[in-house]
Amino acid sequence: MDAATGREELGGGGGPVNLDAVMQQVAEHKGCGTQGGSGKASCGSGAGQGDLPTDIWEKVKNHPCYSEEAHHHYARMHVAVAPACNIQCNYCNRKYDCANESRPGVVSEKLTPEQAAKKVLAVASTIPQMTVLGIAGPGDPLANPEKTFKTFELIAKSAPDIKLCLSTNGLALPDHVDTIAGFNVDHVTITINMVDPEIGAKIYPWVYWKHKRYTGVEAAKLLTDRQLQGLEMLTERGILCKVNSVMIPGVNDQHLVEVNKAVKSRGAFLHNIMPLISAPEHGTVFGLTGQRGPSAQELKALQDSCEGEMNMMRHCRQCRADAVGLLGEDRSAEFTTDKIMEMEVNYDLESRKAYQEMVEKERQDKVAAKQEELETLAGIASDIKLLVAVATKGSGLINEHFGHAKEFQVYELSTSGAKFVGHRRVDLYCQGGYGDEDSLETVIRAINDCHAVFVAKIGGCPKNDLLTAGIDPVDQFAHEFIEKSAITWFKTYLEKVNTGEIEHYERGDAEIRQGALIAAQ
Ligand SMILES: C[S@@+](CC[C@H](N)C(=O)[O-])C[C@H]1O[C@@H](n2cnc3c(N)ncnc32)[C@H](O)[C@@H]1O
Ligand code: SF4
Ligand code: SF4
Repeated sequence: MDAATGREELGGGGGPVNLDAVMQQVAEHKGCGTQGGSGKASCGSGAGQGDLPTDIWEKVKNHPCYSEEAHHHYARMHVAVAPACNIQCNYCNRKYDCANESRPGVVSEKLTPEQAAKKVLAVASTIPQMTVLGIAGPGDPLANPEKTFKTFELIAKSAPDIKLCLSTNGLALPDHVDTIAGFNVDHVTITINMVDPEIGAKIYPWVYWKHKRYTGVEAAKLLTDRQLQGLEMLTERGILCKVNSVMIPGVNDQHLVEVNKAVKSRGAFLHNIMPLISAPEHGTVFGLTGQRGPSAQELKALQDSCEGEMNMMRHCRQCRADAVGLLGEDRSAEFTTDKIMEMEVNYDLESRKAYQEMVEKERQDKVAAKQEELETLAGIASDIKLLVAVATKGSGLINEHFGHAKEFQVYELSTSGAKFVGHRRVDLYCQGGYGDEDSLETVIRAINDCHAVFVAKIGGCPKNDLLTAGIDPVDQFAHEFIEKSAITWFKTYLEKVNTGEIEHYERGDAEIRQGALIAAQ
C-alpha cells in the first residue's frame, strides 16, 4: 500500500506476490456494482477497448505487446529454445553468456522444451500478471520447429491460460501456418525490413532454404515472397500479426513507409518499427562497418508518418530472447535453470485469475481518472503540443525515483490528451559517488526534447541541473496515475502560457534552452 495515496500498487517491481492477500482483496471487491475511485469504472467492463471489435479486444487486452495500455499491467516471458537460424541479418550476432545486456538475440542459457515448460510454470506462479509466453530465438523459432512446437504443446497442457506467441523472420512460415493455428497461437510476429529485394540485399547476406544457400538479390526476393505469403496465410486464418521492421538509416528508413503499406494491405494488425541497435563490440556486420541506428526523434518521425495507415507499436523494448517480467524490467536472473529446479512451483489458475481481476480493476480506475481529467481540458483552445518524460515501474503510475529509472516513458500532451509515443533507455544515473555527473548528462540528452520529467522523487542536485537544462522536474504527482497527472500539469502549463506567466517554446532535437524554467520561476 502506498502511504501517500492509500492506493494498493500491483504489478511493478520484483518479489513474489502474496496470493492469499490478493484473494482476500478480490473477495472484498467481488460483486461490486459500485463505482471505482473515479466514480466511473464499473466491474467487468473492459478498460481501453476503444474502437476495437470485441473478439480482437479479447485477444489483445492482456497482451503487453499488442496493447500499449496493457503493458503497464501485464508481463511476458520468452523461452530460449530456438538457437539456430535459417538466414543471416547484418545486424544480428547471437552471442550467449551476456546476462547484463538487453537486446534481441542475447540469452544467458538455452533451454530444452521440458526446461522451458518448467520455467513457464515457475514464472506463472511467481508473477501472476505474466500472461504471454513468446518464443523469439535466440535464433528463429521456425528454423527449430520441433523444439518450438514441443514447447507449445507442453505449455498448452500445463498452463492453459497463457497466450502463446512466436516471432519469426518468415522464411519458413508458409510451411508451418497450419501447425501454428493448430496450437491456437493467435499472435505471430514477422520481421519484414523490406519489400524491395535490392534493399534486402543490403540487409541479408544469405538465406538458407531447401538445402540450398541463396545470396544477394535472389536471397532477398525469396525472403520477401515467403514473408508476404506467410503474412497473408496467417491473417486469412484470423491470427493477429505484428510486423517488426528494423529502421536502418540510409538503408531502409525511407522504404519502411512502403513496407507499412504492403503489410497493412495484407491484414497486419500492428507495425513495430524498431531502431537498429549497432555497436562494434556486438560483432555484427553493421556494427563493424559503422552503420548507425536512428535517433529517438528520427524514429518517432517515421512512426508518426506511418500512423495514419495503421496501428503503430511504440512501446517495444527490444527484449532479450529470455526476458521475463513487465516490458522494461528484466527479471530473467531470478529464473535461471538452477533456481527453477530448486523452486517449489505452485501454479494455481484460480489465484492467477483473482490477481488479474485486481489488475483489471486498477486499469478501469486509471482509464476513468484519465477520462475525467480530459473533460476538464475541453474548454481550453490551444494548438500547443509538447513531450514529457515519466519515471515508472508499472501499473500506469508515476512510481519511480529519478535516480533509479533505467528508462523514461514519453507522452505527447495536447488538448486531445496524453498519448504514449515512446520510451528512452538511459544509463542508470544513481550509481552513487563517482560517475554520477556523466550519467546525468546522458539522462538529459535522452529526454532533451521533453518539457518536463515526472518522477516519484528526485534529489536537489539533479533537480537543479534539469531546471538549468530547461526540463521541469515534477514530483508533486508521486504514485498518481500517469495520464491523469500529465493532463493536470498540462492544463496548468496552458493557463500560465495564456496569462503570459510563461512563454511557450519548442524544444528541438538538439536544443536545450538553458535556464528557461529558472527564469520563469
Ligand atoms: C532476435 S530476433 C528473433 C526472431 C526472429 N529470428 C526474427 O528475426 O524475427 C527478434 C527481433 O529482434 C530484431 N533484432 C535482432 N537484432 C537486432 C538489432 N541489432 N537491432 C534491432 N533489432 C534487432 C529482429 O529483427 C527481430 O525482429
Ligand atoms: S532472422 Fe532473427 S535470429 Fe536470424 S539472423 Fe536475423 S535477427 Fe538474428
Ligand atoms: S521484443 Fe517488443 S514485441 Fe517482443 S516481447 Fe519485447 S516488447 Fe514485446
